[in-house]
Amino acid sequence: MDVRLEGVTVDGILRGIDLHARDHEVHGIVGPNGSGKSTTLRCVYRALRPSGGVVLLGGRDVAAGKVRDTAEHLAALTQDSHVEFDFTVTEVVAMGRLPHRTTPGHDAEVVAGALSRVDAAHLAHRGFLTLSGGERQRVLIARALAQQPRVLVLDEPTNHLDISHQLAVLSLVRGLGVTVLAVLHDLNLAAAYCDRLHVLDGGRVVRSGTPEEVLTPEVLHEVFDVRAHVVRHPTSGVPQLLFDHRESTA
Ligand SMILES: Nc1ncnc2c1ncn2[C@@H]1O[C@H](COP(=O)(O)OP(=O)(O)OP(=O)(O)O)[C@@H](O)[C@H]1O
Repeated sequence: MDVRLEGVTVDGILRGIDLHARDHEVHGIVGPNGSGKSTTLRCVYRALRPSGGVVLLGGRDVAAGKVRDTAEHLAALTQDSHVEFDFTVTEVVAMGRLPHRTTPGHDAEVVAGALSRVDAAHLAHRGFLTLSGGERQRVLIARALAQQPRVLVLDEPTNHLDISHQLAVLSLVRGLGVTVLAVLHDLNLAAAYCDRLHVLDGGRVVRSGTPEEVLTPEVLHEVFDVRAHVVRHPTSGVPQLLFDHRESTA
């Protein structure tokens, strides 16, 4: 499903965000701390109503429909994805089925499938609050998958994950064939798994394009204030960054 942001403004935070992700594309949103990445996603999954501009899902203004209608198409893994009570892992993932009207048998199958896709089938009967940070993150990703969305919005999906699970989750997300908007801090992972990247700075999109177009030494210096070299990955050919380490001046 096509996702389009046109002039999305949030007073004091976002200053007219334009972004277009076509059906099946994986888009990364990168940028320094406080640049407006999470706020942009909040406008897409309707946790926040922009003061200006529109978010269009499949060409329709999300603000015009019911929240339940949006939830049928869009799943979000957010920084606010908390589970307060000690639900079991299966119960948490089953919450992803709420927007759908299907049979309990089918739902159980979808939930089990989502858990095994994130390597968490063995956790099904555990209490969510007893899990480690990375295990919790995988279960929350499973909850989003169980929603069977056409648009997946992910705020730092690799948070807490070890390198093996970071690669597995991003590869899984890429293989879903849905439209993905993901905030990623790791620029090398963003370059490896995204079709296009949008660099935010001060509440604006300052660059959009393929990883190769966007991740240049100039942009990294201007936006992130770091020095970097761009090399090609020897097997995949995707651009990867080598950073110059800063010397301590203390
Ligand atoms: N509800 C709010 N009230 C006031 N300021 C806010 C609110 N939400 C976000 N901000 C501010 O807006 C700016 C952008 O926040 P946002 O969370 O979108 O940044 P981000 O790019 O996701 O940052 P990070 O990389 O640190 O997660 C920050 O300066 C933040 O403090």
